[in-house]
Amino acid sequence: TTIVGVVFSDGVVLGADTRATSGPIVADPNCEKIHKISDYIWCAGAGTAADTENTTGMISLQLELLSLSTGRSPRVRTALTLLKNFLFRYHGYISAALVLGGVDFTGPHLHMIHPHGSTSTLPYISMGSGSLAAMAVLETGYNSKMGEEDAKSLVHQAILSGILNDLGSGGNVDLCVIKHKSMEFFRNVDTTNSKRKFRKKLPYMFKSGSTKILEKEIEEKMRKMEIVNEKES
Ligand SMILES: C#CCCCC(=O)N[C@@H](Cc1ccccc1)C(=O)N[C@@H](CC(C)C)B(O)O
Repeated sequence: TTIVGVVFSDGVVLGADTRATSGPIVADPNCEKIHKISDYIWCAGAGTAADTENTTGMISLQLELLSLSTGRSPRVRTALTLLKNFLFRYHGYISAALVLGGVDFTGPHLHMIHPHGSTSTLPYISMGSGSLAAMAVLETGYNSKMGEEDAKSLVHQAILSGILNDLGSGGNVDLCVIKHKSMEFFRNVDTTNSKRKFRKKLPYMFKSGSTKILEKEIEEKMRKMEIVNEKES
């Protein structure tokens, strides 16, 4: 996984690739790694898919209950505290590495949460197996006075770097732009670079008989088994 977050003048941009792996196998070439915590708080996750999905889902519900009882819209830092305390309780056994971003009445916020429950608040963040490829792009291109378009394209480039250089990352680029009382989710914003150019529907038409059937061997074994059974009975 390659997931990133960037703070810009009016808000936060989150980005993610869409590859889920199971060892050397691509389990899902187009999964969603950016989860909704609340309308203007979103969270990208790396690590075990089940853990990131369920951890963010649970905190989202807790935050909704809190909003309903307080009558206030949720704060990013509340989500951060709920996530870190939950993960700390499980001492890293829940492998959810999260990039939490959002805008509340105090402004834009971006945090990272490690599976063990430690957190950092930063202007730009990358996590997952492609985080080094992505961080190289962020360190080169980030500046604190970026506008929305610059931030979007920086995040896009950082995710592309992970897709191209990290085998644990791939598929497409997903983006999420959060500003005051506004959120735009771009699913598969760019499939040209990541779509495999050589992938063609090859006509796998083999004429029957092209695969040798080892009936003889199976018959041989069956015959031997029958003899053994007859002897036993
Ligand atoms: C099979 C299947 C479905 C996905 C399994 C599954 O969680 N894959 C993990 C890697 C992993 C982790 C622990 C045990 C095995 C395999 C994975 O792809 N994580 C990506 C993010 C999630 C949200 C998709 B990324 O961090 O690389």
